[in-house]
Amino acid sequence: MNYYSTNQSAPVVSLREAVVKGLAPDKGLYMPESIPHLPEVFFDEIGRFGLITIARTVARAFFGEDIPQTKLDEIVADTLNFDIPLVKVEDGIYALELFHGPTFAFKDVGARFMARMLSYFVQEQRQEEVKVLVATSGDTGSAVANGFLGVKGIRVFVLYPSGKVSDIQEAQFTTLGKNIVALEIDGTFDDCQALVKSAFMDEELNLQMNLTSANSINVARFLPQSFYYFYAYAQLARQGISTDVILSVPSGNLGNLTAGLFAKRMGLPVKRFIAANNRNDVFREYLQSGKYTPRPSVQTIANAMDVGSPSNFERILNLYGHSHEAISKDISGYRFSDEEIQSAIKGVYKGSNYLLDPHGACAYLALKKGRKASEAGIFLATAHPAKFKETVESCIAKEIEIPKGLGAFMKQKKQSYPLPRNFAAFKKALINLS
Ligand SMILES: N[C@@H](CCOP(=O)(O)O)C(=O)O
Repeated sequence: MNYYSTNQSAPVVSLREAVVKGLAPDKGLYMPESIPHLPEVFFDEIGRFGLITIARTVARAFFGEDIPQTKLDEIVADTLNFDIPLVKVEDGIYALELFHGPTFAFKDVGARFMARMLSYFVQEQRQEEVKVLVATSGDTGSAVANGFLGVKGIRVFVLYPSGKVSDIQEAQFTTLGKNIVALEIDGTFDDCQALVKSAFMDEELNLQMNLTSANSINVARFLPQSFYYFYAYAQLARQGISTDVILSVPSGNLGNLTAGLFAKRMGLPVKRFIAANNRNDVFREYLQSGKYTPRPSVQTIANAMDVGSPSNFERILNLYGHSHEAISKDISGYRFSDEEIQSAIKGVYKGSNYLLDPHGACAYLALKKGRKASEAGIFLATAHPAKFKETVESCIAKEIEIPKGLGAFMKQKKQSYPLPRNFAAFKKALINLS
């Protein structure tokens, strides 16, 4: 399978090159030249399959021509050493719990898969050290840092907006040491993402080092996120639920939603998607008006979605041939304030004894608003509520338990390098810390 750039002004590349480069030289995002359609029989039987079987089927369809099957199967099984259960919250409403991995957020799936795939390519080519740059508004940083921790031939630089991620999220990527370096930027997530993108375009840096991205910019990060959409559907099928299925996705950089749209193109019988936005709602605005106006993000309690210029918007446009009509037929969008998110956490805990994190709460609200009574609605519970301990506790007026694996991060010493949101300073730091 070859990959082309969404900007259409860069050469088509192999999977290896798309993964190792991250971003295309014309600043576009790589897209697979075709989207494989899975056979009908796979969907007829899907209720019988487990997560690994489903993920292997999807992975083989995309990456099977480029990676030996035994290696690919091993990557999938190593990545998914945790479950992704579908839990009923209310009649017709289900949570897909994506937070049972090592860093307690959905990013574990893509980050662990990409770490293994990149390390395969680096070792296969006996390539020099690859520097992985990753901008985070909270969850990506921890998943990528933990996914790549100690991986030979790879050094990770995590850029995060100072003071705008939760204490636990910050501890997850600033305490690891080894091949993980945390850069604390005086700015927003969008500033961090812009610095990363500028690094890919800087000739001098690219002559000195091999740079790639571990954000959902990278095909090896975002495509594996489609695995769990199939698995969610499989779990409904297993329960004999055969009504129309709709999915509500907390939306920030739009990688997660794009992965779901890919799953639909591969044949997953999902009727439509809902994009849940917090106050950073440039995508919802686009869905409603056809006008896309990226702007600086504002801080909210669902901080991983604090994105003002979502990278994967380009992929969505590309997937639908730039037709606003086609996009808004498949996706509707809603926006919620911090107060609405807080009251959903409180209300669902009281009414259903189910604890939501702020991102899941936003997607739950969007589902409540957009679901028809005849539809089965799944919302993506993207992070463990304990990652937002103070926020969640203040909503339910009760202390919550921190899972052991999460608490462990808080005991280590933070080490980060504070930097202004300035490319020259970032470039200097990258060279000095390499
Ligand atoms: N929500 C993200 C922002 C980056 O998104 P990504 O999917 O492109 O890595 C975060 O938690 O950091």
